[in-house]
Amino acid sequence: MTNPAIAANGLRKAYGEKTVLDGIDFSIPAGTVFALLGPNGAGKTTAVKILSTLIPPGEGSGAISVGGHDLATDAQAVRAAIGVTGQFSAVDGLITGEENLLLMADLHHLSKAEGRRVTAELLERFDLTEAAKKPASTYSGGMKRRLDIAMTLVGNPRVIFLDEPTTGLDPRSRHGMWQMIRGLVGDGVTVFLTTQYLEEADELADRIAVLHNGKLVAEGSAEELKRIVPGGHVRLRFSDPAAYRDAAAHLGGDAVRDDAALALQLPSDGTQSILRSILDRLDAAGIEADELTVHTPDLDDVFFALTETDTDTDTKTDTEAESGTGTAARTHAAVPAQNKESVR
Ligand SMILES: Nc1ncnc2c1ncn2[C@@H]1O[C@H](COP(=O)(O)OP(=O)(O)OP(=O)(O)O)[C@@H](O)[C@H]1O
Repeated sequence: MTNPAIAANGLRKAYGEKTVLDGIDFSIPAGTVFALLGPNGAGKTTAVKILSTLIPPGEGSGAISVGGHDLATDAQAVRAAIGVTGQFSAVDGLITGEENLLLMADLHHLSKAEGRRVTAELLERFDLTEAAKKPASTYSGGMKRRLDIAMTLVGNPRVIFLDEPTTGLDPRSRHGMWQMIRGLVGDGVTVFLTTQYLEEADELADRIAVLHNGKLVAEGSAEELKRIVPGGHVRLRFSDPAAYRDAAAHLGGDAVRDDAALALQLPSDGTQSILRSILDRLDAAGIEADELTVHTPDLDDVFFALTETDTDTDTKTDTEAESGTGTAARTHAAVPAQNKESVR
C-alpha cells in the first residue's frame, strides 16, 4: 500500500502495570473509513489519543505516521493535518454555535473574512444555520454533535478521528451523522472511527479491526469478518408438533431443537447447496416446514466470538481467512473450534 493516511507499527501503551496496547499495527489507506471496535476499556480511546498526538506512545512503540507526517519528529504537522472529535464535546455551551465556529477559525489563524465564510458554509452543511445565533447549551444532543464535528472541520483536516461519534444519538441523528461521514470520505478525507455500535462499523467502515486484550484480534472488511465466525444457521419452524418431531428425527444430530417454539436450527453458511440439501432431506421424508429463515452471522457474532474473556481467546493462533474477493480478513485470535475450517 502506498502512503497510507495512518501507519503505525508496534503501537504500545501501558498505564503502570496495565498494558493497554501491546504492539498493534495500523495501515489505513487515504480516503477510507477504518473502524476500531473493542469492549469497554479495550484501549480504543488510548489509540486515538496517541495517533492524534494528545498522549505520547508507550516505550518500545515503532514508527507512527499520520497524514504523511512522522508523529515523533513532526507532531505539529500531524496536528495541522487532523481533526479530532472525542467522546466529550469541545463545544462551549455559553457561546453560540456560530461563535464556537468563529473561535475555531481564529485558532486556525484564518483571516476574519475567511473565518466567516467557512463558518457560514459549515453551519449550512450541518443544518445549523437557523440555530447559529443561539447558545450551544440550548442545542439538542444531535445538534451539539454536529456542531462538534463542524468545529473539527474548520481547519480542513485530511484525517479525522471520530471517537464514538454517535453515542447517545437517536436513530435519525445517527443516520444523519453517517451521511455526513460518507460525505467527508467522498471528499477524500480519511476517517478513523471508534464505535460501540457494530451496525455503525458495518454501515461505514471499509476496514474493521477488533481490539481485545491489547491486541488486534481480527481485521478485515465487515463481510470478511462475518465469514470468520460461526453463527450462520437455517431455522425451520413447524406448527404441527408431529411434523416437528419427524423433522428432528430425520435431521438428527445436526439440528438443535427448540421444543417450545417447535423450531430446529441447523448450522449453515447460507449457500444454495446447503439449503438444497436440507430441503431435499425434508422432502425425502415428506415433511414440510411452515417457515424457513436463513441467519447469516452479523458483526455482533464476530464481536462476541472474538472478545470472549474465557481461555479460548487466550490461546492465540495466527490464521488467515479465505475470502471470495481475494482479500483476507486477518485474525489473530483463537476462533471457536467448529469454525477452524473456514479460517484455515
Ligand atoms: N490516564 C490513564 N491512567 C490510567 N489508566 C488509564 C488512563 N486512561 C485510560 N486508562 C485505562 O486504559 C484502559 C483503556 O482505556 P480506553 O479509554 O482507551 O478504553 P476504550 O476502549 O476507549 O473504552 P470505552 O469503550 O469504555 O470508551 C482502561 O482500562 C482505562 O481504565
